[in-house]
Parts: sequence; structure tokens; C-alpha cells
Amino acid sequence: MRIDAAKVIVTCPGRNFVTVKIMTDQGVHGVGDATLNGRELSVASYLQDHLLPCLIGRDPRRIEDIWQYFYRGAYWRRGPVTMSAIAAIDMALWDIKAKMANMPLYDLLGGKSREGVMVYGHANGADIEQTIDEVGRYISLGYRAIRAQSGIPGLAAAYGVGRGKDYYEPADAALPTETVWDTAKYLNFVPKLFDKLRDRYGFEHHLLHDVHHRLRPIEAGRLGKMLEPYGLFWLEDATPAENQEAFRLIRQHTTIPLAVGEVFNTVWDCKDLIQNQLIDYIRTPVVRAGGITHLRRIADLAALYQVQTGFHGATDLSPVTMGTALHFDSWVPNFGIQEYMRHTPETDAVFPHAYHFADGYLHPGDAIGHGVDIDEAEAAKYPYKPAYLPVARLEDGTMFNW
Ligand SMILES: O=C(O)C(=O)C[C@H](O)[C@H](O)CO
Ligand SMILES: [Mg+2]
Repeated sequence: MRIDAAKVIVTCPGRNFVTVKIMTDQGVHGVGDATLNGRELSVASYLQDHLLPCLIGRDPRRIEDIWQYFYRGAYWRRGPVTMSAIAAIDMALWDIKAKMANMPLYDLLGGKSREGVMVYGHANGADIEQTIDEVGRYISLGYRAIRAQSGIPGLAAAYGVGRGKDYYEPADAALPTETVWDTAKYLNFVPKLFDKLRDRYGFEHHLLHDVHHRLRPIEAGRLGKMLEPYGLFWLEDATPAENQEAFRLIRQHTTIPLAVGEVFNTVWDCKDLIQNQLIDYIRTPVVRAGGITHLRRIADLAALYQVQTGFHGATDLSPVTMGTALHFDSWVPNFGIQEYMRHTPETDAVFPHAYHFADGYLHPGDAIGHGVDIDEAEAAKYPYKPAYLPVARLEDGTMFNW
């Protein structure tokens, strides 16, 4: 069996997606996601110019060898561009292998460990009242877990608060939008939000919150302590994680569960966090961490330390990543939760998929492979459009973390 063609498809049905399609001499094809929000064309080029020419003629069944060939063979290791590109090829190869085995991917991975994948949705509003209403709307839609983000008094824009209700998309401008951040305003405000949410809805539903890398470790410790009475499922990206030791300081001050890792690329980014039990959930998604082949290693390491998975699933993770993640989530023993932001109908039409939402859970469906394809004619209707994530500055103009 050999790979006889492979291509990169860039499409923008409302937002940009980079997809790899690998064709084999047996007529079976596989699809992988390589989208890196705001830096899409760099991964498209890495694939098109450097990886795909080396892929043609190889045996698609040798997934491990192909992974090692691209990881070790580049000499230059890790990083979001490299690992997203490798991930796309890896996802497509697992898709092919599962199709050849005539199995849904979860069966090939070891079979289902659960009946459904609990997901959390995003409720957000311009102020506390709107956010409370939105959480209520998600509850009425059947969600068991909801992330709550709100506009902050005194700040013009806050992370996680979009314009539309269902399709939040931060990469919204051809050049980065500038936003302003103030930590004191945020810290004074967030506990009030969760106090009111618990007051209104009680403790039956899981509530989550994303700090989006905005606090220093001691500030994160303080926020965690202030939020403890509200029993959050997790506090996400409480501080930037380049220095894994930073989480030790947070842990010393609070028992709030900590989630991190949506920007990680390999097991090396979370090795110390996991081995020192400084986190509770690892969020690195299949597209960032070199595909299933490498994500399995991260999940297995995490399992040894009772760290659970909670993969990133914002709209910049394409339906191909979502479908693949759901098969992984269905199998992985140390599953925690899966983030789920719905894609637009245009995106769903470009990526026909077998997964569906019911009663607070996503289900991968029983299609063979990972169950997601790309409709190339639909994709061709939507050419690439430059779009960047915003940047953040402090009130005095200093560059900060968005
Ligand atoms: O979904 C989340 O938790 C995010 O933090 C979303 C990110 O801002 C987004 O995916 C960046 O592209
Ligand atoms: Mg996040």
C-alpha cells in the first residue's frame, strides 16, 4: 500500500481552516486538520513545500515511522507550526488505517470507555446579567458544563466575549485589533460573576472559567482562593506556562482545579506540570501536539498522575480536529471533559461529519475512520482571508498577553 497523492486545502467559510487530504493507491483517503489561528499560511507552506513531497510513495500503514521521520528528520524540533503540520498528516493516516480496518477510530484505539463525551459550551455576555442569561440558555440547551466569561466594568473589550451568541470568533480583523487590559478591574469583578451564577442556578451544573494567560502566579493564587466557594470545574490558563514551575506557586495557595495546555506542542511542555501534579487537566488538542501518535503519550503520562484530559475545542479547531478528538475522548481512560464551540452552518457544510450533540454529550458517530471529510467543491467557494487574533496592552500602552 502506498500514498500516491496528498494536498493542502485552505478555505475560509467564515474563518480560515487548513486541511490535509492524503490519497492512497487503494482508493482510501484520509483527512487531517492543520489550522493555526492567525498563522495559517505558515503551516500550509510547511506542509506543501516540505512535508508532502517526502510523503508520496510511503506506506500509510507505518504511522509511527512517518511520525518519527518528520519529527526527528526535520532536525528542528517542536513548535506550533511543525507540530500542527505533523498532526494533520498523523490524523489523516489514522483515518486511513481505521477505514482500512473497517472500524470507527475509537475501536482501533482500544474501544469506547464511555457512552458519550461530556462537553462544555461558552456562555458570555457584555455584563453579569447578560452572562447569567446566557448560562441559563446553555442549561436549557442541555449542557452539563458551561464556561462563563463576561465583559468587565471599565474595560472596553474582554477575552471570550464575542458579538454573536453562538459563533464567537476572536480572529476578526485583517490586522490585529488592539484591546486594553487591567488586572485589578478583572480580579475585583470575576468573583461577583460566579457568586451570582451560583446564587441563580445552584451547584448542579459544572462552571468553568478561562483566565487566558492574564495573571501572574500570585494573582492567580488569589483568584483561585476567591473562587473556591463556587466549586468551579476548573480555572484555565491562570498564568502563562512557559515556566512550568509557576504553577507551584498557584497550587500552594488554592485547591481550585487547574487546566492548561491549549498552546502546548509536545509532552515536554507539560512533563513537569504533570509529574509534579501541578495541574488537574491537560488541554493540548490533537492538532497542536503532533496528532494521535503523540497525544496518546501525553494522555498516558497524565494518567499516571491522575491528570485528566480536557481538550481545546474553540472554533479555530476544525471539525476534523473535533471529530478526531471525540474518538480519542471516547477511548481515553483518563477523560475529563471536551470543549465544544459550535461551527457555523457554512463550516459544517465544508466538513461533513458524523458527530452530534445530545443531552450535554457529543457522540463521535459510528462512521469508519474519524468520521469527518472535506467537500472540496464547497471549500473552493471560500478563499483564504487574512485574519488575526487581537493583541492586548495595559492602560499605559505596555504590550501584554492577549
Ligand atoms: O477556547 C479557549 O479556551 C480559548 O482560549 C480560545 C483561544 O483564544 C483561541 O482558540 C485562539 O485561537
Ligand atoms: Mg482557553
